[in-house]
Amino acid sequence: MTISLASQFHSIEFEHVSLSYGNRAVISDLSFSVNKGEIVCVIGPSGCGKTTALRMAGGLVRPDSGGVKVLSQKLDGPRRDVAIVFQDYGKALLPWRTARGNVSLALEATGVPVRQREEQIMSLLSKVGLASHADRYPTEMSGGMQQRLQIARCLAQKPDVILMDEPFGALDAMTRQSLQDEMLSIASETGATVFFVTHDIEEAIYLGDRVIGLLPNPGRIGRVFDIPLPRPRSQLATRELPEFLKLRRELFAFIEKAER
Ligand SMILES: Nc1ncnc2c1ncn2[C@@H]1O[C@H](COP(=O)(O)OP(=O)(O)OP(=O)(O)O)[C@@H](O)[C@H]1O
Repeated sequence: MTISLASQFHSIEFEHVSLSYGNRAVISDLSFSVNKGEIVCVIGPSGCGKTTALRMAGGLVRPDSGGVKVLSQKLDGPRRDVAIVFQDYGKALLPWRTARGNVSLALEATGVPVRQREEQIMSLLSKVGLASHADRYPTEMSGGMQQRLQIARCLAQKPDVILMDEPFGALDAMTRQSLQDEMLSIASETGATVFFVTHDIEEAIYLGDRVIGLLPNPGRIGRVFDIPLPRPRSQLATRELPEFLKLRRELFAFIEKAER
């Protein structure tokens, strides 16, 4: 297999990807790459193909033409080193398993021996602030806690790439901000590449190294925004920076135009 020099630095590569459902073009000639360890957010009007692009990166949807590579390999289905966090944590978690049991499932799937599981479960639950809730069932937890649990379960896969589809969209503003910060510290600790779909302009700027703005009908790249804001980011200080406010205006104008 030949691996180009450029692709050694990329975790995700879309090369001229197109997809139609019936005779409706949903994605057209989409090309971009996400560097290793980078956080790239995707934003765009409803129906522009954000979720479809994320599902393609997860090997859940195949393009009609063009190719998707993950970690320099052509994708032909889901991979263990690529984890997906969905918005709908209620459906993603198993209600008959406790927090411990839900995380354990991912370890069982990767063949971690029973003796090592407990230690890893507790370490993952601690990472997302749920150590004292290990024996609770998902229905006994708040939305924010359930989403933390889904993130812990995703981390159990030790993913190189984390795909997040509006993971905090259903949460209240305070919980959302605290999970954004947890996600940033996990990404910096693990070095994972993050591909993050959101409707929220400020969330995209706050989290991203770059923001890809998609245009609809069919889904294609409108503009890529570099986000040169310093890290670590802070909910108060970062959001008050003149550069943050400038980017917010630019992204707002982009979305407003894209929706017309
Ligand atoms: N399985 C499918 N069959 C037919 N059409 C589909 C299917 N999945 C998605 N679509 C259509 O493809 C387009 C893109 O959908 P997608 O969910 O990727 O958009 P999105 O940008 O994530 O939207 P939203 O912001 O509303 O979540 C939409 O018009 C949607 O109706």
